Formats: sequence, structure tokens, C-alpha cells
Amino acid sequence: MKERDDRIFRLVVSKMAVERQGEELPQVLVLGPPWVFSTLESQFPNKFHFLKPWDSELSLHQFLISYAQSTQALLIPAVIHTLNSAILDCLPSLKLIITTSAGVDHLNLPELRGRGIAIAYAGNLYSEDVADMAVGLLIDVLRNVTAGDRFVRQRLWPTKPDFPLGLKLSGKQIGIVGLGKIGFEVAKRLEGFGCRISYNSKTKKPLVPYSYYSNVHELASNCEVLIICCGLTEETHHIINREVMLALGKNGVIINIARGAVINEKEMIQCLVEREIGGAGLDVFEIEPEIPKQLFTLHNVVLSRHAAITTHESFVGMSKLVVENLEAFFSNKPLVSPYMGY
Ligand SMILES: O=CC(=O)O
Repeated sequence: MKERDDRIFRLVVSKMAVERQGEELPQVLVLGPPWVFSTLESQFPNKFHFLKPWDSELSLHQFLISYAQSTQALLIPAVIHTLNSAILDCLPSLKLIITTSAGVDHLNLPELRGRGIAIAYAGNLYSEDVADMAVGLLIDVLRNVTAGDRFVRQRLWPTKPDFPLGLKLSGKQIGIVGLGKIGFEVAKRLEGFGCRISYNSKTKKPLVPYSYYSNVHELASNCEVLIICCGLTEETHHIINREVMLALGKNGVIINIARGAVINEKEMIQCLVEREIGGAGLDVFEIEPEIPKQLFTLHNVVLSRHAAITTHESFVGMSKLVVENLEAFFSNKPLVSPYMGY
């Protein structure tokens, strides 16, 4: 009985605390991993009252029903895939979703459009960081940087001198899948390495000096490296399949800084195991963070933790953009970085 009374007391106190904090300021609900939000929170001015379900003892459903009935703005500070109809049904006043990502594949766009909910997103904020990461992964895979690090740490250098040779980056024929802002930034960087650039995208870009291939198979047949820079859509889902990888060839390298499911991951692992492609640098996976264990055993693969955007500078820029969008929204001005593609 005492335990039950204590619990009710704690719930009432936490409800009062939430209500007190939010008396004046516009409310913004936050859904997503608390650790991502906590890296941003210190940068936000004291202008909004952030509703954080993880601070409450209530279930998410109960929390939303209790506190978020008049909430108009929702912040998603990571790529989470749990924003389903059941959650949206608990948010009858919702008018805006701010996602801090550049990709919007985690949002059900037709449903949000149907419900009249606007979206603000990161736009091109991270393109340089993501392009830097793509080039970093490529150099790592070709020149065995991480594999060399493991070799040295395992004290194998003095005893086992037969470390494999790397492959040269300069002059490589690079195929970029998706020549948006990130793809362009990757191309610009690799031009500096004397690489020859080709690309695939929905349509040929005017005034672009790179060779265009209208399908990825043809692109792969003419390249030694594929760098995946496109968004994940129904059309691009598993667009990089076994046939494409076989066309890339035995020394071919795949870099993915876009979304895991653009590549058929099972087929990629099979191609890597059977040495039908040369290697891969992967920042993203089909299901994160539970990635296939087989990848851990492959020495021709460099793994990263969906971290291409995670620089101090990009987090500062992202916090600023979130605040600008919230300020615009709560003062009935146009959003600063609206997502228009739905
Ligand atoms: O993956 C990260 C993003 O879409 O911003």
C-alpha cells in the first residue's frame, strides 16, 4: 500500500513539475533518444518548454495523453522510425515536426501530408561533413588505415610483416549514386585527388562536367568505386544489388554514407565474403544499430556508427536551425528550412 502511495505521490509531483515548467513558454515535445537531445539542449535559449517523456514515469502513451494534447511542435533529434499513427493520434494539435536529419525516410510523408503537418529538416546543413566522411572511409578502405591500426595494436607489426598492400586513390574512376548536394561535395573533393567522376541520378544534371549513366548497373560497370549519396525512397531501396556489385568487380569498393537499405545488405555481405567486390566503407546499415555480425569478421570492411554528420560544428548549426524554425513557427513566419518534397 505504502509503495503504491509513494508511486502516486511521485506521479503527482512530476505532473505538477511538468505543468509549472511549462506555464509560459511555447511547448515542444521531444521524441527520440535522450542522449542526442541532451547534446543539443544546452545550446537552446530558454524560450521553449521541452516536454521530455523520458523524464516521466508514465508510459509514452499516457504521457502524451496527459501533457501533449495542445502541443503544436514536435522535435525529433535523430533518425527514429517509431513515429507511427498511434503516436500521431495522441497529438491532436500537432502542426509541425522538426527533424534534425537531412534524410526524411523515417517519416511517413503521405500520412503527415494527410494530417496537414509541416516538416522542417536539416536541408544541406551536413553536406560537407558527410562528404568528408565519405572520402575518409574511402581512403580508409583503400589504404587499410583501420586494418593497419588493428594490426599495430595487436603487436603484429614486428612479428608478421605480410600486411596486404593497399589500393591507390589518385586517378580512380568514381561513381556517385545520387548527385545532390552531398554527391557534389564528394565529387569536388575527389576531383582534388585526380579521380574521374561519373554519376547516376534520376535525371542528367545540366552544366555538370561528369559522365552521366541513367542506371546504376552501367555506372558500376564503368567505375572502380561506388559512393552512395542518394536518399532512401521506394525507387532507391536495394538499388545496389548483387548484379550491380558484380559489375563493379573484384577490386571494386562501395562507400555508403546515405541509408543502409539503398544496398541489399545480405547480397553485399555475400559479395564481400566471396571476394566478388574488394571492400566497403559503411556508415549506415539496414537495421541500426543491430548490424549483421558477419560484418565484424570482414577485414576489407570499415564500419562506422552512422556518424557522418556528428561534428561539433554541425551540432551547433543544427541547434541554431532548430531554434530558428521554432521561432519562425511560433511567430507565424515561414519556416527556415521547410521540407517541400511531399
Ligand atoms: O543520417 C543523417 C541525416 O539524414 O541527417
